[in-house]
Amino acid sequence: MKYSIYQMDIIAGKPDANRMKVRHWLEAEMKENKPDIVVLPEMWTTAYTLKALDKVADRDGAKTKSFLKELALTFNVNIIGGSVANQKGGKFYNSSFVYSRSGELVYEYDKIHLVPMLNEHDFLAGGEKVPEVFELEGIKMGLIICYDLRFPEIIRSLALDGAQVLHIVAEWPAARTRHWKVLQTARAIENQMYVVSANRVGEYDGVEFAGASMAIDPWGDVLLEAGEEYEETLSISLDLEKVKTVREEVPIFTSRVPHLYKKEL
Ligand SMILES: NC(=O)CCC(=O)C(=O)O
Repeated sequence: MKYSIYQMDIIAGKPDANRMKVRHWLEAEMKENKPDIVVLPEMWTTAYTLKALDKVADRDGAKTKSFLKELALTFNVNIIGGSVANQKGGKFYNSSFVYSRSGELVYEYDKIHLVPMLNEHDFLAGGEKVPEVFELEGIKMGLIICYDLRFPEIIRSLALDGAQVLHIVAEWPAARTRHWKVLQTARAIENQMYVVSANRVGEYDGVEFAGASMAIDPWGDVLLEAGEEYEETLSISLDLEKVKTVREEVPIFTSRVPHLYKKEL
């Protein structure tokens, strides 16, 4: 499973221009690296232009879904579609869509945890469904959106349901770069799974973003880490056997004593 991870600088409030950017990036990637799967960052069509959601958000994900489906089919590639601002039922959500290379929408998810530091509560509604495991190419995987990374419960639940790879799509600010790096590594180690993340770079409305998109293995070794300032593509193949060998070497999943843990954990 060969990945291309797009650490993108997003043009604020310009969905058409960002779709064009992603198309050009993918065309180039298909020539250079020929990935099986690509990963985009959070809110990649608009950035955090929350005050303009009426104008820039998708309606029921329609534009993003048709765009990602068309890309998946044209380039024969699986797509972890980052996330976009999405209006449904009179509310705005931060929604993610995953497409298989056959053009099937295999998973969709609304970000649960809204970020006080970015005023998401004033503009967005939180998703009501915990992330679930989905499959691409027979591999069980999960997806969370940015701030969700701070809530280990939902990631443990994905691991218990068999996820071998966790994708994180993000617009994580540079003010908390250390948290971004340490928490990703911790989630990889404690759940013995691969962590693959796409963060944005650049700035919007006075907030600098951290970059440092990553691929971390189930032992917690950082296989690849992007820089913190510029657009970049990370290209990597994951050896899924490693999940098995790490889980055999340090068998945390058989050592757990769930009846002693609080029910809500
Ligand atoms: N876009 C985000 O969810 C940012 C999360 C963040 O700033 C943090 O957890 O710190």
